[in-house]
Formats: sequence, structure tokens, C-alpha cells
Amino acid sequence: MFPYLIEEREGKKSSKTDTPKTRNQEEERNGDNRTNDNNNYSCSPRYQQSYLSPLSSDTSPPKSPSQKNRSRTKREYDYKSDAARKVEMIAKSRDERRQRQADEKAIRNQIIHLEQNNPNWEFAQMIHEFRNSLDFRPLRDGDPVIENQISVCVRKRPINDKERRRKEVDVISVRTKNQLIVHEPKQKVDLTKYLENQQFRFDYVFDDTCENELVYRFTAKPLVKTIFEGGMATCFAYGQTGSGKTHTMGGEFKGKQQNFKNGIYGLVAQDVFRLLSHPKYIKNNYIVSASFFEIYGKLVFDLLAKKQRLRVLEDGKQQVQVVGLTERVVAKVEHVFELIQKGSLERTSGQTSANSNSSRSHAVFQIILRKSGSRHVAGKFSLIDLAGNERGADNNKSNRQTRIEGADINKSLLALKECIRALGRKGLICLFVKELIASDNLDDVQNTIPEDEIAEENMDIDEELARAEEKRLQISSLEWELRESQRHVIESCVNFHDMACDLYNALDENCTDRHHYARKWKNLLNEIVDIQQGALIKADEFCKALD
Ligand SMILES: Nc1ncnc2c1ncn2[C@@H]1O[C@H](COP(=O)(O)OP(=O)(O)OP(=O)(O)O)[C@@H](O)[C@H]1O
Repeated sequence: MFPYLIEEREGKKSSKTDTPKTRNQEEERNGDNRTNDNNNYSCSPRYQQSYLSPLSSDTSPPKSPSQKNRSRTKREYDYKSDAARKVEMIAKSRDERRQRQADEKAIRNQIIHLEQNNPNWEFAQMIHEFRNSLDFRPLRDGDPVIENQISVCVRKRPINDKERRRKEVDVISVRTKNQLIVHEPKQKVDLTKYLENQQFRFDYVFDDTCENELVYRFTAKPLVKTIFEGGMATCFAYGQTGSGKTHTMGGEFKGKQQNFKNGIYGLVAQDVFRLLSHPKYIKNNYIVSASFFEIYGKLVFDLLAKKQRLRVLEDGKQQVQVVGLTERVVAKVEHVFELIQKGSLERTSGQTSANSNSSRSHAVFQIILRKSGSRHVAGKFSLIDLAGNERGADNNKSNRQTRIEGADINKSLLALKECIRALGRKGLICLFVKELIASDNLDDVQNTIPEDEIAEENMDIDEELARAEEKRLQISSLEWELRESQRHVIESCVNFHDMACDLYNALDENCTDRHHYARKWKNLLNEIVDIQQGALIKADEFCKALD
């Protein structure tokens, strides 16, 4: 391979310089005419030097033919070795060039493909390039679990088939175990597209490859021992509709079937039963029980008692109690799975634009520990799968029922947020060491919790809530009038009954004249008819408002 290339090179030279046709002749000539050599082989400085340097310093007498042959062999060797390296370099750079061209072609094809099929291809490309520039170090199973009084974590779910079909772009990058970046597509006034990359920090961030078990290990698991030590623990799943709260809390879906064993409820139950026999706690003889209820609008239903309606009242110690809530004693973990399944099937669900099987209520599953023979609660774990919040823009095509539910859900979630804020302000919880600060500098992130709604979403929610609140006020004032008119009808009917009886009896006893009797009866009837007609108008108005 090498000699062939060298020969070819020399062949070209020889046509230019009218010099020897064979290599031996050429090399003999090299020995005699060093200046020509210099001209002919000066392809590269390296080549030039390795070939010329022995000659330029050669001051020895003329060589014998055998000496000449030996030095030629050496020179040839040196010459081939340099040439080989040169050829290798050429081949290498050719391969690199071809690879580069192939890569560029692949990217071009990919872009053409994206352009044809995806209106968001430019943003997809920008995000792709941005991600290529990042160093990813996501959370892994072996990472240490840090125990906090309050942890705020976020889980990214994979893009689903529906979103893929709609060519939606994945705008979340989970960079490290506690940082994620939101790539917000933006457009300048001159229509130039650009990304606004905002970084947020949480206690833990789970990327779309994480399983429920991993999420559990870093979130609820450390709290199980809290309830064995006399504490109350709470775990909320909060997020937009379809973001994966029920998948996380209740268990992974396989089609319509849910695997209750690998949701946070089931995993907590398994650990509770495991810890019962722990040497530290076995002496306490804990009895485990469970309850499951939902809050739908303003109503509370027992999910373990055929959705019986429950009342929420405050007791003498100003503790809120769910009156009449079923609490089932459970002897083994399989019983808990059965209760979770029963309650989950009872839970109110509906359809939203983002989730065909959307939970429309807040579900509260509780595991309670009591010492044997005592009614006193020794520890309680509340696991809450909140209903998904929705943007006004997302549910404006939904039916009336879904929109009313959406407004109720958003309002209650805002109320929850305000409660947590208020507790934080009173210093009852240490949440607000953790206020969110978004940083433009990706390496400069504060130790913070994210503000969970973006401004646009807040505006949608506020508008929706303002409208819902106005409607609610109107309905409640009409309802008050209706009730007042009804009370008036009931009272006047009682009066009417008494007066009609008196009148009737008076005539029987002949103590009144007929004329006076008739007028009195007529007035009595007119009066009761007026009251009933007034009440009828109120009932009519109320029905119309509800419709
Ligand atoms: N991490 C995940 N991996 C795979 N699929 C997921 C994941 N999270 C959610 N899903 C799927 O997304 C769909 C919606 O999830 P899910 O019902 O849990 O959402 P949600 O937040 O509870 O919604 P809603 O508030 O409307 O009830 C389900 O089909 C679920 O299987």
C-alpha cells in the first residue's frame, strides 16, 4: 500500500522535472544532487526534515556501492515511515471529514423531517442543543437520603403517546438530583424564536426514568418511623391534571389496572407492617387501622362506606374531626391493599383535556397507630392525592360540570397554599427557608422551593375564581331569599291553619254574620296565596340561577 502511493507521488514529480523514471535511479540522483531532492520532497516540514537532515550534515568521503545501498535502505525506511505517517494522517482526516459530513447530513435530514412534522421543531432543536451542552448528574438509587422536617420534591413524568402525537416538546431537563431546568419557548417582536431557561431547585428531583420505589425511598419512607415515635406525618401529591399524582400515590397503571402495591400508599403500608415487628417498637403492641375519604367540592365522602356523606366539625379542643369516618382495623398488609383498591374505585373521577381518567376530588388515605387497648392515636400518616389543578385555557372547552369542578379544585388548592404560607409566617413550620428564587445563572441557584404557578396560570386561575366566586355569591344570596320565603310560607301556613279553624268554628257556633265570615275567609286566602306566590317567584329565580 505505502510503496504504491509513494511511487505514484514520484511519478507525478518526474513528469514535472524530467528526472529518473525508477526509484533506484531517483535515489541515486538524490545522493548526488541534494538540492533537487530538497525541491522535490518538500511536502511538509516534518517530511523535509527527516529526509534531509542526515544529508545536510554529511561531510564524510564518497561512499562505496555497498555503503550506498545500506544508507539507501535506511533512508528508504525513514522515508517510508514518514510517508506512512503522512498517509495515515491523510486517511484519518479523510475519515473524519466523511464522518462529519455524514453527521451533518443526518442532522439536516432530521431537521427536514422535524420541519415537515413538527411545528415546534425549532424549539425542539434549541432544547436539544442546550441539553448537549449540559453535564447531567441525576438522582440514583445509591444517593444518600437527607432527612428534612419538610421536603419539597418534584417528579417529571415521561411524555405520553397523546402528547407525542400532538408533537409536543419536552421542556424539562433534570440536570442533577436537586435541580431542573424549564426551557420556556419565547418569541421576540421581530419573530425570532429563543429559549428562556430557568433553573429551579428542590430537595429532590426525579427524572422521567425514576420508578415509584425510588420516589418513595426519598420522600415518604423516612416519615414512616416518625409515626412509630408518636409523630404525625403528611405527604401531599400536588400537580397539574394528568401529571402523575395518582400514578405516584396509588400505584402504577397498566392500562386501566392499577398496581396498588407500588404506590406510596401501598409502600407506606408495607413498611408500617415491617416496623411493627421491629425490636424497638414490638413492645408497644400497636394496632393498625386505615381510613380513606375524599373531599369533593364542599362535600366529604367516606370511600370505605359506599361514599356516605360525612360532616367535618371542630371539637372542644378546636381540632377538626371528620364525624362518622370509617376506620378499619387491618391485621396484615394485604387488607390495606384491599382497602386502597376499594376506596380508589369509589373515588370521583371525570375527564379533562389532559387526563381521560382524572381524579376530581382530594383523596385522603390515613394509616393510624394505636396502642393495644387505647383509643388514643399514637401516630398517624396522612397521604393525600390532591385533585389536579387546571389552567382556565385548558378547561374552557370542557362541560359545565368539569369547569365548576375545576374552579372548586383551584380554589381549594389556593386555600391550601395560603394555609401553608400562614403557618410558615407564624413560624409553625420551617417551610420558608425554602422560598423559590429562579436564577438566570445556571450555576448560581439559591437553596429554594419553586413558586408553583407561573404568572399566566395564576391570572387564568384568578379570573376563573373571580367569576366562580361572583356566581357563587349570587347563588347563595338567592338561596338565602328562597329559604326565607319558604320559612315565611311555613309560618303563614301554620297561622292560616289556626285562623281558618277559628273562622270555621265561629260560623258553626253562629257567633258571626255570613257577610263578615266570607270577607274574612277571602282575605285569609288572598294573604296565603300572596305569600305562596312570592315564594314561587323566589324558587323560580333560584332554579334559573342553578341552570
Ligand atoms: N411516571 C410515570 N410514568 C409513566 N406513566 C405515567 C407516569 N406518571 C403518570 N403516568 C401516566 O399518566 C396518566 C395520568 O396520570 P395520573 O392519573 O396519575 O395523573 P394525575 O396527576 O393524578 O391527574 P388528575 O389530577 O387529573 O387526577 C396515567 O395514564 C399514568 O399512567
